[in-house]
Amino acid sequence: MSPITGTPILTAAEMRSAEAAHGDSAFLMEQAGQGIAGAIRRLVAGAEVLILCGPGNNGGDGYVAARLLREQGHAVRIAAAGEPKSDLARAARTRWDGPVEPLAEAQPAPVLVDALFGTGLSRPLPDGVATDLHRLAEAARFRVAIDLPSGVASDDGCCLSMVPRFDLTLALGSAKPAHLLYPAAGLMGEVRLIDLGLAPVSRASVMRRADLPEPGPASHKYSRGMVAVVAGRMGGAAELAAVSALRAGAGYVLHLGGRDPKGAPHAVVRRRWSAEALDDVRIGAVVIGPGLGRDDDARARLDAVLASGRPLVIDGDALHLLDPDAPRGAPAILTPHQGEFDALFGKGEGSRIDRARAAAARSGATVVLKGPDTVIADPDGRVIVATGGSPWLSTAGTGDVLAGATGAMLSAGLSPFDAATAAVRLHGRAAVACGRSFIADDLAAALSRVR
Ligand SMILES: NC(=O)C1=CN([C@@H]2O[C@H](COP(=O)(O)OP(=O)(O)OC[C@H]3O[C@@H](n4cnc5c(N)ncnc54)[C@H](OP(=O)(O)O)[C@@H]3O)[C@@H](O)[C@H]2O)[C@@H](O)CC1
Ligand SMILES: [K+]
Repeated sequence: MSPITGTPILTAAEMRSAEAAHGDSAFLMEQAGQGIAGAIRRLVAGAEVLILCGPGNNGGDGYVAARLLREQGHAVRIAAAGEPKSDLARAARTRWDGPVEPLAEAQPAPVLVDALFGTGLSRPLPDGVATDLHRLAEAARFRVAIDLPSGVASDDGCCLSMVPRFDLTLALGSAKPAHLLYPAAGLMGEVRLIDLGLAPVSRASVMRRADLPEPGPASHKYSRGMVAVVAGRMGGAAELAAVSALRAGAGYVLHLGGRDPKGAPHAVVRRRWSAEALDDVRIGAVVIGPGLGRDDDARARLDAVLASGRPLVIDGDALHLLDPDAPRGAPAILTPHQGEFDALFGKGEGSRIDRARAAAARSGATVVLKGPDTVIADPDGRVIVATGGSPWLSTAGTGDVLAGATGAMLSAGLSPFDAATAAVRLHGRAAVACGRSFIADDLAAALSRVR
C-alpha cells in the first residue's frame, strides 16, 4: 500500500488493456486480494469485517481478500448482491468456503469493505443495493472501498448513485480519474495504491514533487526571471499577482499600469502601461488578466501583449477577451476556473481531464483548469492532476496569486507545462501552510515560506 502521488491515471478501458497485456488476470486478482487483506489486517486490529461482493471482478477481489483474511484467523463475513457473473469472480467465490449472506439480510460489522462494483460500473446501482450499502456503511466504524466506492463512474468522477463516505479507498494497479476528480474524490477518504506489478503507461499522472528553479552563485535578478504584470481596472488583483511572482522566486517584477498603492512592496518596479515596455527582451513572462477589466482599454492591452511575442500567463478577465483559436507567436499558459473554461471552450463532453486535454490541443496553450482537482494539460497530451491543496483556497485573490507564481516559473525558463505544474504545487503547499481562513495576501506571503 503506497500513496498515489506520481502514479499514472488510467481510464477503465486503459485498465482493461493493461490487464490484457499482462495476460494473467487470475494472478492479478490474487495479488489484489493479498494487498487488500494485508491492508485490512494492518488497519483494523482484529475487528470483524463484512465484505460486500458484487457480480464482477471487483466482487472477485472481495472473495479472494475474504479467503485470505479467514486463513489468517480474522473474523470475516461476506454478503453478496447476486451470484458472480465473470469466470474469475466465480472461481474466487468457489474457493471461499464460508457462508454468503444475501445483501438485503446482512447485519452490519465494525469494518465494511465495499467490493460491489469497480471500474465496470456502467449505470446507477439498483435501488435495493444502494440502500443496503448506505445502511451498512452508516453502521460501520471504518469503511473501505475496493478500487472505487460503488456508485462512482471511474472515468469522470461523477456519482451515478448516492455514494456513502469512505475512510479508505484502495486503488488497484493504478489511479483512475475518479480518484482525483470531484465529486467522487471527496467521498473516498484516503486513497492508497495497491501495486499489482502492471507497470501501466499513461500520459496522465497524479502530481508529485515538482522541481522548482533554484538560483545558483552566478544568478542575477534577470537570470532568475523577469515578469511583467499588466494591470487594468482593479489594481489590487495585479498587485497580488506581482507580489506573488516575486515571492515565488522571480528576480525582477515589472508592474505595468494602475495606481501605486500606499504600503505596496517597494521591490515591485512600477511603470505606466505602454505596449513598448514589453519590448524589453529580458522579460521572460507576461502575466495578464488579474483585475484587467473587459472594456476596450483591456482589449487593447491584451492585443498588445499577444503581439509582443513574450511567453504568457493569461488569467481572469483576459480569458473572457481571448480568442482561443487565434494563433499566438509565443507559448502561453491559460489558467481558467471552471466558469471561465466553459465560457472560453464551451461546455464539452467528458471528464475534466478529457476537456482540459482537448482545450490544450485546440488552443496550443498549456491549460490549468483550476479547482479542488486542478488539471494541468499540455498541447502534447500530457496531463497532471494536482492533489493536496486546501478547500480554504476558495477565496478572492487566490487565482491572482497562482497567476503571479506561474509567471515566475515561466520566466525562470521552465517549459509551460513544468512551470504550470511547479506553480500549482507551490500554491497548494502554500495554502496548506496557511491553515484555515487565510486571505490571498497571506497566501502570497506563504509562497516564500514554502519555498
Ligand atoms: N483491470 C485490472 O487490471 C484488474 C481489475 N481488478 C478488479 O476488477 C474490477 C473490474 O471488474 P469488472 O470489469 O468485472 O467490473 P465490476 O466493477 O466488477 O462490475 C462489472 C459487473 O457489474 C455489472 N454491473 C455494472 N453496473 C451495474 C449496475 N449498476 N447494477 C448491476 N450490475 C452492474 C456488470 O454487468 P453488466 O453491465 O454486464 O450487466 C458486470 O457483471 C476492478 O475495479 C478491480 O476491482 C482486479 O481484480 C485485478 C486487476
Ligand atoms: K467497490
